Amino acid sequence: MTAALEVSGLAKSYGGTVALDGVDLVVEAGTVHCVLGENGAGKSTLCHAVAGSLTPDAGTLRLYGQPYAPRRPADALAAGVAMVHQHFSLVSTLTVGENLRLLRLPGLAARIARVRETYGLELEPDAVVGQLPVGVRQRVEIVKALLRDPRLLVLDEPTGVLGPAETDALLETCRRIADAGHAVVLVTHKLGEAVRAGDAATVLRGGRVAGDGTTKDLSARRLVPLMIGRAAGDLDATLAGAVGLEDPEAVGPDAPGPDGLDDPGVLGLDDPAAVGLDDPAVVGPDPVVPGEVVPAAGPVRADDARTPQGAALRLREVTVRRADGAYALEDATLDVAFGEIVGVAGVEGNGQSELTAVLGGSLTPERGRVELDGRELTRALPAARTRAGLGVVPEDRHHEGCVPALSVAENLHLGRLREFRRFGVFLDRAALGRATEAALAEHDVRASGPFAPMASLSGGNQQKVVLARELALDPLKCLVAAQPTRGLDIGAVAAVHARIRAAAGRGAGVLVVSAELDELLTLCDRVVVAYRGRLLGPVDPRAADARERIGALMVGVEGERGAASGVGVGAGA
Ligand SMILES: Nc1ncnc2c1ncn2[C@@H]1O[C@H](COP(=O)(O)OP(=O)(O)OP(=O)(O)O)[C@@H](O)[C@H]1O
Repeated sequence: MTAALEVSGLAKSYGGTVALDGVDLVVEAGTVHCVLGENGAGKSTLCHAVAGSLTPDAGTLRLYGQPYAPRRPADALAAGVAMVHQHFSLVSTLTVGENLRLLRLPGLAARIARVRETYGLELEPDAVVGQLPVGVRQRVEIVKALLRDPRLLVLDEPTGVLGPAETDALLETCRRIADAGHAVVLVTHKLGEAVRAGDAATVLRGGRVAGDGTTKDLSARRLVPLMIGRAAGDLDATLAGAVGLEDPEAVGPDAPGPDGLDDPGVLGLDDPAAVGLDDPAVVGPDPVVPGEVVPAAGPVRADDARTPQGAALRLREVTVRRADGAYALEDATLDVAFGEIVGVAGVEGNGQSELTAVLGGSLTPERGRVELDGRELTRALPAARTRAGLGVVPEDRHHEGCVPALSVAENLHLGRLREFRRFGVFLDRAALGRATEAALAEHDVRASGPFAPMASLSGGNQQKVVLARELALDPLKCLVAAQPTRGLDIGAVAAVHARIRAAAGRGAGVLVVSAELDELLTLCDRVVVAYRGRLLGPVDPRAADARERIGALMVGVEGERGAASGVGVGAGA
């Protein structure tokens, strides 16, 4: 085999933070090579070094046998290396077509047609990027990279924002690139994906290689200890779903692995309490009751001692139209009771993005009403919603949920900094620093300090900061969380689920919008389905046929019946 990419002794530090510490990696031509590891392990840093967007402190790269030392992304592109970043790089006020024209590629129309034919990736050239759901934006980013016909494609966690069908399409795209003799580096938190789509995998831990090999030899069973510090057989349904392994028993032989793969302590996650894995609410899967009737109002799951009551959040006939006049949300009606966790499932682009934007206050509906604890907030500014007790984790947290140029402390206390002012004027930095350090420790956020710039955190750690901020609202009457565990490593997923349950346990209503059906089935008391701007259902996640029913609603099979009966209204209605 020819090596498409050879990485030797790659090192990179940021001040006192070691991001990469002597990484060796070989990506063979004709393969998909997965890079795995917990949040902050160095995966993005490795990708950026390969794609020329950062210069390593030490180490060498070779590309198809030739010395390769890109100093800027243009060098990488000229050498045939394209990267899809974790954070979007599209201009949101421009259309898809305008964004692609910015690339100034010769024969653009023919290239677009070739990518569409080869990979089946469709685009809407006239759609304004900022109005597209993140999954569609991600597709544009991928097309943008493919238009250059790269011989090495680097994908930094591309599937986090995609639904199952789009993920399958992307993995198929990776396969085709590899089959054409090129190579793909794929960063993912999903072991299922790595095993399904990857030929080889490298696990990073604290900037070093913790283990590597072909996925055939490694198998998910042996990768799991590297990721979570315990064996695949111990993986419960929640965690199996979180990493894309529905059946941990079916993922390969349980043979000893190379490079310390069988040492559960190798990832430092052998303390379940450290990542919230000791919480019985998280670890125990819910009993499935065959043939159970879906209740009109949502009872809590059997594993929680919660009593949902009243309406924390009330949506009535919320209607939003897109620029072309089509309904993005049509008469969306839903109640979330205090102490209840309601999920919104659906194929991306069926109104979920608009729903979160309406609740966050960045989009005003054409008609309809939003109430929090009986108080109307339909047109309230985001800050007023925060003061009223509505926490919102937006879909695109990098652009909407945080301010990368500000410090972690400021991001964590956005809108609440006045609590740290003395005499209403001077900022008490020491108190702010202490409060931030406590929150970072509680939420296991890896940052070099409380005043580190938000931009210096890894993607998953930024996500944890946004969640920590919204969960800390006092009072927190309702939490709206879009894709709350996107980009988080498996330990962090479990911890976030535990925190969401705890918030509901303290009486907050929770609305979770997620592309991960497993997440919704595990976490929620009721699941509604966004379909063409309507909220259909609800479905009881404990019912034996919950998955099938949600699937049917997602593709509109049961849609008209659900919409006509208005059963989008739930507890407290
Ligand atoms: N610009 C920067 N300044 C300072 N520290 C940085 C910078 N970029 C990354 N780091 C640090 O380097 C380490 C590795 O980060 P990196 O983004 O590569 O992790 P990752 O494995 O991609 O994580 P995630 O899964 O959360 O995306 C982290 O400790 C991060 O805080």
